[in-house]
Amino acid sequence: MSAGTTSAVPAGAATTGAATTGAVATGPDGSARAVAGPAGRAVPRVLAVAGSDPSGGAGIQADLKAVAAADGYGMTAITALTVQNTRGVRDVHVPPASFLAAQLDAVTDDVALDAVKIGMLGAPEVAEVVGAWLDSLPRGATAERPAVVLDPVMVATSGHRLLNPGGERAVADLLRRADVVTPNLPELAVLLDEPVARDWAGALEQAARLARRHGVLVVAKGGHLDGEVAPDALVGPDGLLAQVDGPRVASSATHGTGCSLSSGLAVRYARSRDWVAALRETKQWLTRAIRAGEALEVGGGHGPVDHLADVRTVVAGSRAATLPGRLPGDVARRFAGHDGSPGTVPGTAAEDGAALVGRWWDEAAGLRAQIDALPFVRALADGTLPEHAFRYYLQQDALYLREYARALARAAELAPTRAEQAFWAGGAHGALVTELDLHTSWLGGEPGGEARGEPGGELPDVPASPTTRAYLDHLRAAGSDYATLVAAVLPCYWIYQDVGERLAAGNHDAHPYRAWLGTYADDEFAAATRQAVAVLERVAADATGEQRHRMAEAFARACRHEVAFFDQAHAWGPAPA
Ligand SMILES: Nc1ncnc2c1ncn2[C@@H]1O[C@H](COP(=O)(O)OP(=O)(O)O)[C@@H](O)[C@H]1O
Ligand SMILES: Cc1ncc(COP(=O)(O)OP(=O)(O)O)c(N)n1
Repeated sequence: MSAGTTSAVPAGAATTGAATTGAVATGPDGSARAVAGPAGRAVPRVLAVAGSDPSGGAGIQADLKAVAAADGYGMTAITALTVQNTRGVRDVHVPPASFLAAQLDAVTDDVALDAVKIGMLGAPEVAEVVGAWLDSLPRGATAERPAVVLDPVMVATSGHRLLNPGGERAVADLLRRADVVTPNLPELAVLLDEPVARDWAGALEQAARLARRHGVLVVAKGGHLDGEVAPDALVGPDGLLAQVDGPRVASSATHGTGCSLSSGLAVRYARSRDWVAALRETKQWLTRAIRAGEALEVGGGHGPVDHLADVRTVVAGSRAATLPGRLPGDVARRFAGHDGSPGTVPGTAAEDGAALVGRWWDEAAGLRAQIDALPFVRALADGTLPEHAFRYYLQQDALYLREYARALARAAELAPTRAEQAFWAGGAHGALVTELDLHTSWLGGEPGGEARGEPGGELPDVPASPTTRAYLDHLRAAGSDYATLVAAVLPCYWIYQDVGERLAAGNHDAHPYRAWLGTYADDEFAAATRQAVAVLERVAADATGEQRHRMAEAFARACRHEVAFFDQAHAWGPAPA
């Protein structure tokens, strides 16, 4: 087998993880293996070829969850059935390899694949079927060829074999057909027939040797080492391409981390066509998922990671806002009929509008207190917020503002009076120009110092997070009902102004975010917020009982989204390498 080579990897990529677009590793069959290339599908179609774990933490169950968490469409071809739980593997059953071949054919006959993740194979004959199937796929770096990520599963952390003796050779034979292989340290050693690496430097050397030998990109994983940092790295035949560090989380919820990493990587690569970016994003997501895993309370051994931790924050917010008990309570009681249907509202219009909106605000007091207590807000207040978390917040806020401006423009379109139309149109313009300029100029400069970037710059080239998207979905769902829309857009004004007031009050000359906190003390924004509240009161006063019910819900939900939005940067994990 001829050794692969890399070319065009820019200097510095190894340590920064940046700017690897265009880099290519060449496989032994001469096919190009792009480190980065043109972007792929928004929702990649990903097939996991792996074994089943009935306890749901590893295997195809983990793969499907990891694919869903990365916003892909997941499919499975099942290689083996295990009898296992979080404490260990009790038994393994490998169905006839011909049955796997039939599954692979059924999927491939019908569905175009953007990526394939291969996990537990169980037996040499199964690996051979997978090899033959991979050979039948289109070759070369064509749009039709799915990216192939191979996780060479051999032994579970519990020590139980997940590959029959003799299967190692067959798995090694798949390496040349994969784009990326993700062995843990014992698997890396088996594939090289060497002792297990005892430190990170040794792991990187072994990964480079494996990459050279098989002309494949290797993800070296530091999960089995000790220390405060759990590093991963993308390694090519010429050595390190990029290292992605993350904190080592002290947790028992690490069952299935290897399966989850490889599946998440496959989806993100299929979308971005950039292995370094895909590894960085997957690692950050996995760190959050490990952190959240123990709270699931699944099993008494090594529990699963919480693949859907990011989504859960948002879903919990939405669910809480729709539960009658968690709705602004008086609102729900006052305006709902005995059967729970919206009723009619007594009282004079003008007074009721202000009282109603005041009540909604009071009912959200708990959420506002939650925002004040968030690690992100506390760290921004006392100046200990890491710069990458602040940048992340700014990026997501910029993406949010662009769409928020559309919601305000829609409110302008629906406004019944010229005054309200002008107010919302002005708000849309302010969000799109003044606010976004502020963000793009800060993103171009040093968050701790002064804004230095170019105003009028483009939006950050990062995807909107699930949290940001969920908030924007909520604004879109308010649709064409003016009353609901006004209630949905209001918390962004009001809560931002409210939190900002306290942040600005704690500002001082030596504060590292002094200049940014200064922007919160803006009289004009405070005046705009008062005006927006007055519009909401006016609309609430004129609304029917049913509309008020919807408004209360839209307002409460938006408040929940505000909490999740402020929280997301802090939960976003380690600084990019
Ligand atoms: N305690 C931990 N904290 C943070 N990341 C971890 C931890 N344990 C494993 N990981 C990460 O999980 C992924 C899988 O790593 P590893 O445990 O080495 O593989 P496997 O699950 O295949 O044995 C890697 O990204 C690794 O860095
Ligand atoms: C069915 C199945 N496939 C793979 C594994 C191994 O999972 P992995 O993420 O590599 O690591 P551990 O869960 O063993 O730590 C499995 N257990 N079951």
